[in-house]
Amino acid sequence: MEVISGEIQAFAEKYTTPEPGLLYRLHRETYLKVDQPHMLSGHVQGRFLTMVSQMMRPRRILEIGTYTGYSAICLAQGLAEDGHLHTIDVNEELEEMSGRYITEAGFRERITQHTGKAADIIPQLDEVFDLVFIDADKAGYGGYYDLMWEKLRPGGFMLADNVLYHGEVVLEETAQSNNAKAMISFCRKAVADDRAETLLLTMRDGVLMIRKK
Ligand SMILES: C[S@@+](CC[C@H](N)C(=O)[O-])C[C@H]1O[C@@H](n2cnc3c(N)ncnc32)[C@H](O)[C@@H]1O
Repeated sequence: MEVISGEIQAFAEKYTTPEPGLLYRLHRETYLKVDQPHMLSGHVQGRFLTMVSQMMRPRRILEIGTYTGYSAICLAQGLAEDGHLHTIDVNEELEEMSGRYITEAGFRERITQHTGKAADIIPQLDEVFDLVFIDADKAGYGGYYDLMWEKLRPGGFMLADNVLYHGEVVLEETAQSNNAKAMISFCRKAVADDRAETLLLTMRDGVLMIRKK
């Protein structure tokens, strides 16, 4: 089930700044060559990530789930002058392609790519983060929230992608996949946390914005 109708999506794209050429090519190459290309953030969500980053001007960003590098490049476009983005992915086969576009986008020195399981890599990151984008295995979101909480500065944000899980979150429980159930339990966890404020955006597949008070 599509959360947003095709017509509304086309309207949103029409009134959103066009996808930059490099990201358009990355988008195309992902659809031509890589498994599960629908995982890529895409035009509107990509511009949203850039705009959030430009509003915050973060010094440190963590992304969990690099895939082909699309969202990492979008987020890096708003980094502060001395800012740096860390991105993690378990799939080493994607490293060459994401790295090639990161270099072409001019972010080779400002984006560090980590290959491995996020749960193993996060504890090794000795940084205080302003912005975290969670976009990896759905069953892992709750654990990433806990692991990242102490590393997120007060007033910092976490954005979690796919929280509507293709609309499955509102189906009968028997019709929900395990990933949809994981998204529901993640949203419950965040909204029940009195250290946090949450906002669920019904953009694309749903993005939960979480602010650390
Ligand atoms: C939805 S895609 C990320 C899309 C990307 N953020 C974008 O918008 O273009 C999810 C990625 O998470 C990675 N992943 C899955 N489980 C992971 C784990 N335990 N640790 C790190 N990465 C993981 C997958 O290999 C996949 O590339």
